Amino acid sequence: MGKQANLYAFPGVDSLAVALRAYVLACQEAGIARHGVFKVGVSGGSLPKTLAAALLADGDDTVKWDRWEVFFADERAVPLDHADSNYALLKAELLDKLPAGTAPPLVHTISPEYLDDTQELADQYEQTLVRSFASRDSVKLPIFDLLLLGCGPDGHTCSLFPGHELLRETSAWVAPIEDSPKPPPRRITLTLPVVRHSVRVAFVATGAGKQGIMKEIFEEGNGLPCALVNEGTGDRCSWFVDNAAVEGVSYPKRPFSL
Ligand SMILES: O=C1O[C@H](COP(=O)(O)O)[C@@H](O)[C@H](O)[C@H]1O
Repeated sequence: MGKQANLYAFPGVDSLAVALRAYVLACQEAGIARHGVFKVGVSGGSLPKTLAAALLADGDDTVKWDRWEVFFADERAVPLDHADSNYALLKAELLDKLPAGTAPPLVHTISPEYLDDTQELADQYEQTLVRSFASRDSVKLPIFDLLLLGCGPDGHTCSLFPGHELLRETSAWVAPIEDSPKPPPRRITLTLPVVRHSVRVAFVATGAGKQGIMKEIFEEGNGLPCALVNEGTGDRCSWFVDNAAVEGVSYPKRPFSL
């Protein structure tokens, strides 16, 4: 059997955050060593809060914010200051809380002028990736240094939902969705090939509410989007979870190490 996703379980969010910080900073250093910047994609949902707990903590190690290029793994087709915006959430939870005087990261938001047309919104965001990751003629797929993803209680990740036709997308980097089962219905998302091509993928899932879906993802797979990411990334994929989320899940939990 090929290499499998790493499952790291912690007693609570505090210990999870310590490990997540070490992991993100290792990815940051690898990205900077490779190309001078750290290209990271982030989800919305519960992730930004945990990420803030990890990255805003004091530490001897350094978050080099001015070397970060932040992208969105998915985004809702709403204005940037809307309550449903993943950017607004990341801003409120993390970006607005960076210590005073911090040189900020470069954050690539969607272009709000295309909100009426999700295909155009997705195409424009894809062009943002093309500009950042070099010309699409020479790069088959963008290669993120790290994607930080959430896992919905139905096994969705980004805005890739179970059984949705978008899971069969093979050519677009960014795709529109008009019928997201979770509101709001209109969104854009990185596609599965892009997610699977990332150097590293880290999922964060906490709370007993995720237990059922964690069992299904790790024991059966069932074609769930999160399971498809696991299958396509092997040990480049790491899950940071709390014990409550994986109680009763039959899958080897590894002690965390870099
Ligand atoms: O709608 C979304 O949900 C997922 C999962 O959210 P969570 O609250 O269960 O962590 C999130 O990863 C995605 O970015 C968001 O648009």
